[in-house]
Amino acid sequence: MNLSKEQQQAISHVKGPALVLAVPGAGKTTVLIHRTANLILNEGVSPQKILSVTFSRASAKDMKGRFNSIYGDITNIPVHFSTIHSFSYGVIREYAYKNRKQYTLIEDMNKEINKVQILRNIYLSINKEHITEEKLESIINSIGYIKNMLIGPEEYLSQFKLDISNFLEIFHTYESYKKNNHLIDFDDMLTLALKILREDKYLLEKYRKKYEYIQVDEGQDTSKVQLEIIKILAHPKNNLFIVADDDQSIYGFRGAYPKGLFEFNKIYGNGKIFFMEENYRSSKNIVSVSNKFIKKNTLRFNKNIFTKNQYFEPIKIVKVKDLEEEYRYLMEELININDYANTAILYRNNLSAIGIIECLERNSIPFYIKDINVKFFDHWLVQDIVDFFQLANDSSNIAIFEKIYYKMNGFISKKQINYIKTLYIKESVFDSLLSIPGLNEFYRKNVLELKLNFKKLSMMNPYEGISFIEKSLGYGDYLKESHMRFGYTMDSLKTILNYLRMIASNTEGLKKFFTRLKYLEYLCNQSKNTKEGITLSTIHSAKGLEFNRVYIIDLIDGDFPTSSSIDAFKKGNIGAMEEERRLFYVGMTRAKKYLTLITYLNKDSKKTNPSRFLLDLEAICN
Ligand SMILES: Nc1ncnc2c1ncn2[C@@H]1O[C@H](COP(=O)(O)OP(=O)(O)OP(=O)(O)O)[C@@H](O)[C@H]1O
Repeated sequence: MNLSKEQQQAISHVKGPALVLAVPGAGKTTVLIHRTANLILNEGVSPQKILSVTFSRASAKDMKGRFNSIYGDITNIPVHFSTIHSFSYGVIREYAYKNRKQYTLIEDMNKEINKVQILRNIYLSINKEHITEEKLESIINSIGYIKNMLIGPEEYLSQFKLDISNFLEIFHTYESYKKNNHLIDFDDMLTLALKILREDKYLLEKYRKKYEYIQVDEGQDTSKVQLEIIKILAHPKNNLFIVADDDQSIYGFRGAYPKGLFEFNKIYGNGKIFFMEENYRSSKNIVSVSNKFIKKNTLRFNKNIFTKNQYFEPIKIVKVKDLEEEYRYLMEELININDYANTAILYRNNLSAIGIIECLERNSIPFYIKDINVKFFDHWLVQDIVDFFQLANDSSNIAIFEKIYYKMNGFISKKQINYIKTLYIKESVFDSLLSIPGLNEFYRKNVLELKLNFKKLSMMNPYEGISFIEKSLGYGDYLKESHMRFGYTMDSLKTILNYLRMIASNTEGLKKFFTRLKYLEYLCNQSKNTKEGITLSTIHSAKGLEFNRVYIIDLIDGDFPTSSSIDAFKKGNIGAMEEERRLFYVGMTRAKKYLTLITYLNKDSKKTNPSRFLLDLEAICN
């Protein structure tokens, strides 16, 4: 590889602060690897003196792998790339040992005391209801933001509209609980490490001596607390080397603070800024269109991405009738491709993986899922549908009936359930209900109708059955009434139902349907071991990766950009919309040669609007 003049200049930078501002595919990772080697091999710096901070454990591993593949044969340098969290944890452990304190990490979900469980309990005790997955995620992100931005919860609430009742109380209860029990989570690792470094002069000096050179990858997604840790550690020599692309900052919701980069000159007056604007990854078409696309953002360093790579296939924008056609289109494309390992299907929302997995498996196309936390198979809605079918199959199953009786037509009360539980009769729960003394005509009619409907359901195939549960058994009405309470939009619940229907449409009989669900769940969990498959990933998790061929799917306005960013934009708040555009840009710039962007025009028999980003791209391309 012939390194460019700009790359070489950055690589040869040794002492003092430097910021490398680069475009996607400019070789930021490449530069970090070569600079590390330059420091060690040419400048005589001991590898132990270099702290290289990466964004995630995966990128630390990737970076180490890339370093070894270039320099591993030449020398046995024990280079160390770590995340800022693992560095911070090291500081905390040392401090704890020195001061005979103990901090227990609560991020391990398999342990009895873990962050999620603690938050669930606190939410339940304060709000007297169980928390939904969405709300839980929202609380976790909000706490993360507060800690990463070094602000208080009150300030957070004054900046953001948060749909969580009693958030302040939840926040403070969580903090006290951790404090009283000497527990910390990932966010505390950072705030606590900063506090220790600020207060313990001995440890600070020790770490300053230990790491004379600090390198930071993905600087755009570094949060305020992380920047402070790095700042205090690097002082006063400030041998600090940050590589970043502010246009790829996509973790604002979690407290990423790209503005910190804009303050680089203010903090480090003698700092050097290197620009790397040449893209080595993508075809000329992809580079020039992406460049025009991102220029619509206003909160950015102005950079001009260019490439010497050849023109290749134009970017394809595909508009199909509906989701089914999107899958048909994709499968027809993929079936003719042989380099699966160099192909990726990217999406905005985790849930998009479900339909694709179903199709890929049916077509025997191997795949690898980057994000394994697809919250579908254990979603309560999926469980409800399974319960309805199980009750239809065995109408004497009172335990299941008790789980879902209030999610269907019939006005059955808890009191009635309690009564029939005392009967100990192994007969249909509906017959038991009918035997309640004094049951009036209205209830009798309702129960008889339910009994009949469950009988009908027991004779249906799963595909018909799902719609029957939704429409004739009243489950759809239940969802309409309760979705807000559970923190879901009706649209997202319908999406889950549609994926279930899609899986059901390919299976005959209930048993096969259940087996299919279990099998797909198993495949999702196993797919991380697939080496030669197509990569399925959210765009967030595809950061830093590259593929010959990229498909970005489900490009619907309201999904991507999200409806909340659209609402904020309408009210004049452009931040969230600009982050969505950056995310789209990250997705586009993963492609080397082929980039296909797909939208569909109908969803649940309603018209959809293609993502506004596609309209921008059409205007750019024409
Ligand atoms: N001077 C060069 N000549 C040829 N190829 C290069 C050069 N520099 C980097 N590359 C290649 O360009 C691609 C992108 O490099 P790299 O992944 O380091 O970029 P990046 O800036 O980290 O990208 P991104 O921020 O988009 O993830 C890689 O395939 C890399 O091997």
